[in-house]
Amino acid sequence: MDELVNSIQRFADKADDVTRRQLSSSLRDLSVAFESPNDTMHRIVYQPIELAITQVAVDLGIFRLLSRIEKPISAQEVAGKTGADPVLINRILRFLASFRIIAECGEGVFEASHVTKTLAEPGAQAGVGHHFYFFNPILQILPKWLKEHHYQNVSSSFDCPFQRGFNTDQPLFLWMQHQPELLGYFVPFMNDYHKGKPVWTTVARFDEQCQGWNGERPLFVDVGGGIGSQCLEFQQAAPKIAGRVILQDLQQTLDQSPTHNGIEKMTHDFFTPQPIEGAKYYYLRNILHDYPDNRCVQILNHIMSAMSSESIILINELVVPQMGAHWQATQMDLAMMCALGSMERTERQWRTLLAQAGMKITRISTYGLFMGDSLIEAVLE
Ligand SMILES: C[S@@+](CC[C@H](N)C(=O)[O-])C[C@H]1O[C@@H](n2cnc3c(N)ncnc32)[C@H](O)[C@@H]1O
Repeated sequence: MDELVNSIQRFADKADDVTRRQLSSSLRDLSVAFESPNDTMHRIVYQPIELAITQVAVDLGIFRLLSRIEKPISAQEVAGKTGADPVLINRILRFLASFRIIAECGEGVFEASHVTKTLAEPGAQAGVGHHFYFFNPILQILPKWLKEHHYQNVSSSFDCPFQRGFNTDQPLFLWMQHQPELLGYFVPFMNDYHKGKPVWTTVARFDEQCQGWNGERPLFVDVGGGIGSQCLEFQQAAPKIAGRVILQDLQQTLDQSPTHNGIEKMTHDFFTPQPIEGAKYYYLRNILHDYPDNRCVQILNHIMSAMSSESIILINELVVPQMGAHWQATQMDLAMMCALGSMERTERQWRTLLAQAGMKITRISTYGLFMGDSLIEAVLE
């Protein structure tokens, strides 16, 4: 068996990213196929413990500690550095090692693995906090909520499990603007979420579409752009095209954004008329997947009123295949449903939505093959 495992490892070492992901998916299928009933129960019912213990390890600084030191460290030493009970620390480290979150290299001795190093990064730690503190309360009430709603699809931003979980009647993003701790998890997590993933600018057609563009005019408006990573990505991909680059978001989010050269920050609520008229690009990444169709139409209509015949809307979102969707895409779809009453869309659903708004899709370029990350280009009908 060792030989078999080694040969898979050698194959994976030489494989490109797409092949490695396909291999990982096949190994996952195999692993489930080999499960005993008991294994199945353990995999599913004890799942919440993994996130909770990961949060504890973040709180104790265990991932950073293990990633910083060059050699293995004993549970006793970890206890000394964190101030926690050595017996408790040993149990936590043993758990993390058994889930391959850290590596066990001897009795009571541990070191960082590549997973540990990922979890030592601030964005990943924010992601752990976001899911533990924000998603857990919502998931707790999901089954009851769906039962009470007679298992109807969730499609309202104002009435989804999130509102019940946090005892509010506001939609998520407005509510979160006044939750500094949760916003402090969400913003860096969002910013980090796309790290290492394929990049949308590789399929964009800036040179072709911007020929003769007057540099005095707005070039790129990032609507609900967060802290500006996408404006930066645009600037890097199109350094020679002149024009204003504008980052729009709600004030509390912009407050978390550093100042960047050549990027104008503008407070703007995308449910109100778009103040920048006639820009070449209006870019939306992970905005429309936050809303059900009727609210997306409102967002799009506000942008459309500001567009000229030369303007293009760039929508950077998942296009979920009709069949065989990746588990990370389906996970995201249901997360969107619980928190926002929204969804990840298939190509058919995107076409229906944009037609409803009065827009024409001119191109869909899928650049992230496994989850279906795509750039949708649309213009006025
Ligand atoms: C899922 S995040 C996406 C951020 C950014 N587009 C990205 O891809 O990194 C959604 C963003 O929409 C912003 N947002 C939510 N409601 C908004 C509104 N009504 N007007 C403007 N921005 C809003 C949030 O502050 C957040 O930055």
